[in-house]
Amino acid sequence: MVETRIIDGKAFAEKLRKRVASEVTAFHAATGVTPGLAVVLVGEDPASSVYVRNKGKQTVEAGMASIEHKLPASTTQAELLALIATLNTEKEVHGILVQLPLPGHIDAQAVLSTIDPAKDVDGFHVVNAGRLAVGIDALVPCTPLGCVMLLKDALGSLAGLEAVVVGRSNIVGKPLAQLLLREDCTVTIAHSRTRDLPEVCRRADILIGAVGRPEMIRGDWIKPGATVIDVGINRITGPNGKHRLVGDVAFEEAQGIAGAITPVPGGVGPMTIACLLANTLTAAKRQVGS
Ligand SMILES: Nc1nc2c(c(=O)[nH]1)N[C@@H](CN(C=O)c1ccc(C(=O)N[C@@H](CCC(=O)O)C(=O)O)cc1)CN2
Repeated sequence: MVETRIIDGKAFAEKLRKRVASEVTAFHAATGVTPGLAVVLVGEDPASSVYVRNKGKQTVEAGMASIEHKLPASTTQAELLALIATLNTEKEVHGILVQLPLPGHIDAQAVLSTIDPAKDVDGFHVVNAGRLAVGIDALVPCTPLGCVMLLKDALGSLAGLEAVVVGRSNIVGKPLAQLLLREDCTVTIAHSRTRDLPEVCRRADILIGAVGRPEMIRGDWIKPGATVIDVGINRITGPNGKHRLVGDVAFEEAQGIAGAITPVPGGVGPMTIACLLANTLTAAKRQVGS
């Protein structure tokens, strides 16, 4: 039985946001440029509306300009593409983000491919995915970037460690696997069709839950002492009828087995917006050439 350390993503994200804010001040003093982030929300999904509000608030707190475009759910794909084409040309906009998920009638891949890769602060454009895959400078998706920051803070060097990523999405699983490879981990991407998933997970020194299924990863899937990063944010209704957030990992069962674990909420989630701010500053610096 080990004592499981709780990785405090909320505190780490706060420190990162402060660091970005002081770099924004220095960048503005040197260039006269205020980094600008345009966030586009289509429709009124309640969770997305909260995330977009928090992105705007934290962007301004970091000394950057926040430009919000809130469009009705009836917006056509052509109208959305036209807005992105305009944002691509605007000098005061250094980062563009389209909040996901989009309404069903819009092809998300077509939308993401229209964003100028230099302004793609989500890192979802195929150019940035390709640059990450071949190991050259890229804008890297925020949630995976946050996961690796937390891991390096908890463990130091990740070289040689066995990492299992459960989930193969373009937004988290695949880019996170690329980032872990860049850190010299031995990486397995597992998914719903993986044979004997519990046994594959038990190999992991680093186990990532990024599958979007509440508490799917059980305590006895975890190798004693492993570091567990839980990317899942699932809203469930408890027996008392109240809603609560749980991750993809059965958190209570992991206690006493995992060496360290991120909680939900307060683990990976807050890192997503902090890394978005860091990416926006990086994009602005590259566009200004400093
Ligand atoms: N264009 C994008 N869309 C989406 C992304 C993304 O990175 N880019 N990620 C998610 C949503 N997301 C940011 O957009 C996000 C998710 C969660 C959190 C967060 O801080 N979570 C808190 C809990 C918040 C709650 O109560 O709901 C936590 O885990 O502590 C921030 C941002 C999908 N869409």
